This record gives sequence, C-alpha cells and structure tokens, in this order.
Amino acid sequence: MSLTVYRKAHFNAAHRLFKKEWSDAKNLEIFGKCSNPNYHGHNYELEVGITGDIDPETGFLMDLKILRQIIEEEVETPFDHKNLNIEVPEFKSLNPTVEIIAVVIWNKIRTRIDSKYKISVKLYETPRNFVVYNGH
Ligand SMILES: Nc1nc2c(c(=O)[nH]1)N=C([C@H](O)[C@H](O)COP(=O)(O)OP(=O)(O)OP(=O)(O)O)CN2
Ligand SMILES: [Zn+2]
Repeated sequence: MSLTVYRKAHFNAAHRLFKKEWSDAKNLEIFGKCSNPNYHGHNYELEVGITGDIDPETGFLMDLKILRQIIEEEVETPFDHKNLNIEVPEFKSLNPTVEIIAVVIWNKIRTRIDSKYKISVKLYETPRNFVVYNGH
C-alpha cells in the first residue's frame, strides 16, 4: 500500500531575481520589482512529501521526526533569515526563482532520503505563487 506523508516548514529569506550577464536595465525589464538591487524578502512555506509503503512493524512510512530534522538541517538552518543570493552557496550561480529554489531543496533532501521513497517539494513564495517539483 503506497501513500505519502508530508512535513511542512517555513523560512524567511531575502533575494533578488538577477542574471549577472544581463544589464540592470534588462534585469528590470524581465524580472520587474523582483530585480530590485537592494533585495526584498518572502515568507516561504514548504511542504515535503515522501511516498512509499507502510512498514508493517511500526505503522510508519518513515519517522516524521527524522524528516523534520532533515528539513531543518538542509533548508531551515541554511536558508532562514538569509540573503539567498549572497549567503547561500547554491545561489551564487543560480537565479533564486521559486522554481529553482524548489529544485535545489529537492536535490538536497534527495541525498538524505532512502532511494526506495519518492519525494515531492511544494514551495510557496507568496500565498498565491507556488511550485511543485517531483524530480522529473
Ligand atoms: N515563474 C516565476 N515568476 C515570478 C517569480 C518566480 O520565482 N517564478 N517571482 C516573482 C517575485 O519574486 C515574487 O514572487 C512576486 O512577488 P509579488 O508580485 O509581490 O507576489 P504576488 O504575485 O503573490 O502578489 P500579488 O499581491 O498577488 O500581486 C515574480 N514572478
Ligand atoms: Zn521575490
């Protein structure tokens, strides 16, 4: 019997949508106010889903305490109250759109979860803007 368990988390972070090979004018044209050179912030809301089978012995798919700890170590500690462009190494070379942040989070969590499970990441950048990434 396959099903999915979820853990929610959140972090606050500053960012700027920006491509360094473009001029400020082109960045402004494409990314609008999100390219403000002085940065701006979001309250990101994250949902991580783990899909697999129930262990008949424990009744757990996986222990949600362990998932909570992985999210804390891989996402909350490195991203919360940070400037993503400046302080988070992954975004020195990647534009921190909500799509790309979700892919980065998925890749970080993938390395910590047994390959027998599927992973999904839902990331809200604002209450109305969000993305879902399942690894393909
Ligand atoms: N495909 C994407 N489009 C946009 C992204 C993104 O990451 N991927 N990001 C932004 C901005 O960073 C930000 O998310 C938009 O902020 P804002 O306009 O304030 O947010 P809302 O649309 O939710 O606000 P409204 O009140 O609904 O206008 C832009 N685009
Ligand atoms: Zn933004």
